Amino acid sequence: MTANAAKSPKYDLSTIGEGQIRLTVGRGERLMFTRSVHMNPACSEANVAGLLSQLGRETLWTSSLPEGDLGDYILAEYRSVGVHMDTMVRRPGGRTALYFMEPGEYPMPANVIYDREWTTFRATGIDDYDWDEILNTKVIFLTGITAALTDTTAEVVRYAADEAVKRGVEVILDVNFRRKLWSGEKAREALEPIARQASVLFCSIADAEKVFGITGTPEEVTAELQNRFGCKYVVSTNHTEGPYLRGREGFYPYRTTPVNVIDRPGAGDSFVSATIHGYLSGDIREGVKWGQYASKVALTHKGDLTRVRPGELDIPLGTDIDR
Ligand SMILES: O=C(O)C(=O)C[C@H](O)[C@H](O)COP(=O)(O)O
Repeated sequence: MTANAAKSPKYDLSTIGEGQIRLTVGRGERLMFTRSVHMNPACSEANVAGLLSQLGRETLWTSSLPEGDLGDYILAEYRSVGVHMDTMVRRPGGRTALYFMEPGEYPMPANVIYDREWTTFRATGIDDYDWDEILNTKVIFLTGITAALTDTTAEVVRYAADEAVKRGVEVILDVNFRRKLWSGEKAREALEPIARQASVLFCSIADAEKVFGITGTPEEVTAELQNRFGCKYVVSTNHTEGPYLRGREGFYPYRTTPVNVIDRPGAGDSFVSATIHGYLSGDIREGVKWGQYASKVALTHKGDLTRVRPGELDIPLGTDIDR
């Protein structure tokens, strides 16, 4: 190696987002009258890092959490699957974000109630984070959830994307629109500039309409997203149909089959995570298949983080997972 050979980045993927605790009522129970809840750690971005780490990638998750048991509870979950946390901010005060969930069963819809005001994460801004370490990565993964929380967290996401581009780090954006956190209009304002910087954009067909006002067939919607933002790839889902991949080389629809849902949260993140694994391996078309498989695995066990044994998702390239 020559003295000035370029050093490869420390992480494959780095991400930033609010660690939370999910409190889920039992099947058939209403939150208003329940006497017990099931607790598990949660965070969209950490879920993505957590599965990637189980797939053998080096990942870094940054958040800001209060000192004490609740923050430790969240960190222990993601640390247990090998996510690096060297840039984690801990503060003596502030709240831990919570979300309550009634899982719902047809015809009752699932219901999520966020309790994430006044949290430590919301009070943390650009200057509190170690950007040299955070951006020592091949890709930075950002989501609309973090941008939705406050103007300050939106600034953090914007800064992460701008700095990444300046330093030659790829940006991957998951729109992940949460109507309980912000409006489509605000989401569009905050996310459009980041989508323009993204090499891979994850945006469901529903979110394309709610956030960017784009409608049509999946082929048309993904084409419009790609034309508008110039991303290398657009990856889209449409409830139980799809997924769809749009690259400069073409449009690829995938076929999917239903699974028995045990616990829904985290399935989207697993899809994104395993798709990114494919992208980082140089084959996003296979990655989408891995994503489909990972999200099925996610749906069939409890918890926001998808846990797999080593090798369980090691599907050889070219395998038809829907066989
Ligand atoms: O909603 C939020 O703010 C969270 O970060 C909590 C959850 O861990 C993810 O939302 C799960 O996301 P899906 O994989 O799309 O089900």
